[in-house]
Amino acid sequence: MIELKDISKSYRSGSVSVEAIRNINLTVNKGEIFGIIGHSGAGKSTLLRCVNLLERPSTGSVKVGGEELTTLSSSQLQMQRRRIGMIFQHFNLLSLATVRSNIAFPLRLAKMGMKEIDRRVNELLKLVGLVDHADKYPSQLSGGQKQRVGIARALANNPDVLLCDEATSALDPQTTNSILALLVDINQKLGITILLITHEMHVIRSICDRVAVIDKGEVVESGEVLKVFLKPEHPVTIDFVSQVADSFDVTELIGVSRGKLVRLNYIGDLTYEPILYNAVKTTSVEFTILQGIVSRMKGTPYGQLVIELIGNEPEIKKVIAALRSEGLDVGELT
Ligand SMILES: Nc1ncnc2c1ncn2[C@@H]1O[C@H](COP(=O)(O)OP(=O)(O)OP(=O)(O)O)[C@@H](O)[C@H]1O
Repeated sequence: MIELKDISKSYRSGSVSVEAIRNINLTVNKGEIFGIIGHSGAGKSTLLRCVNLLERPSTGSVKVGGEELTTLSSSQLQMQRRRIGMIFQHFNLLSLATVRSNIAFPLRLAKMGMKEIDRRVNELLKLVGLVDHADKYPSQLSGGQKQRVGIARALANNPDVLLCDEATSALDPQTTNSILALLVDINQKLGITILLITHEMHVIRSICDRVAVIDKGEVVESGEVLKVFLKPEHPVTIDFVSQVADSFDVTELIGVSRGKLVRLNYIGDLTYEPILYNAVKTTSVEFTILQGIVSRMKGTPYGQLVIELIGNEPEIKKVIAALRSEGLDVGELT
């Protein structure tokens, strides 16, 4: 649905040129929720704004739904942009217009008839849960309600893609979760592809299918969220994963363990299988669980255990081989 090829963007600041993003290649599949995470100044907003050409990349190609956007005339681009909705951290609502008029705004721009606009706005109010607030002004709404207006407005023209620019960063944790749930609902009900940027791993973990980590204008790591979460490789990714409370720091354990420390990653149905028991039962190896989590991410079960294997070396090797042969990802920490 979105294909970015070799995108770079430089800004001129007086005589100095700042390269905000460099050689970015990114593909977002239809129906996917894709997250881009990075620290402040990493280039997230620039990258997101390149997708609908609010920023025009200095070099590279931007395809949305198979259509190359960088070569379109301004009127063609305007048409294509109707297929790409966008929501913002600070909502960007018209303060002098009611909720209803804010949502109707893009429909009026698209020259839809009054009756049809009314019908569509009512449908959108229902979708985002704002039926009772239709005639209020933005100043009379909470942050979460304002973002719901932003979402309804972004969906008005039935876009294929929704771009989310730090959409929950101005909201408290509970409201953040309700907006994230709404985004998942929209993704599932309407099949809209969502591309979001954030600096919070919680957002990625809660709703994204895949993630790209961006640092100093470059993608440094990308993949399925569960895999990146369980086995982050780049230091920036490790830093983000450690933001989430149940991530592990094993450095202290390494100093005090008596046996061999290993980290086991389970993904999918394996999580509920007695693999560890089966691997040790015919040996004299004992194990203790030092850290662990068994949970679900977007409906997929996963587990991560740090265990200590106590026994003789050949038998420990045998246990590790048995765990691997059952499909577990085994990291040898000592
Ligand atoms: N219009 C501009 N003119 C000059 N430099 C810019 C402009 N916009 C962004 N930059 C620079 O480009 C780099 C990337 O900025 P960008 O806003 O894309 O990062 P970000 O990851 O979205 O950061 P934040 O999370 O703080 O918004 C920064 O060094 C920023 O100073």
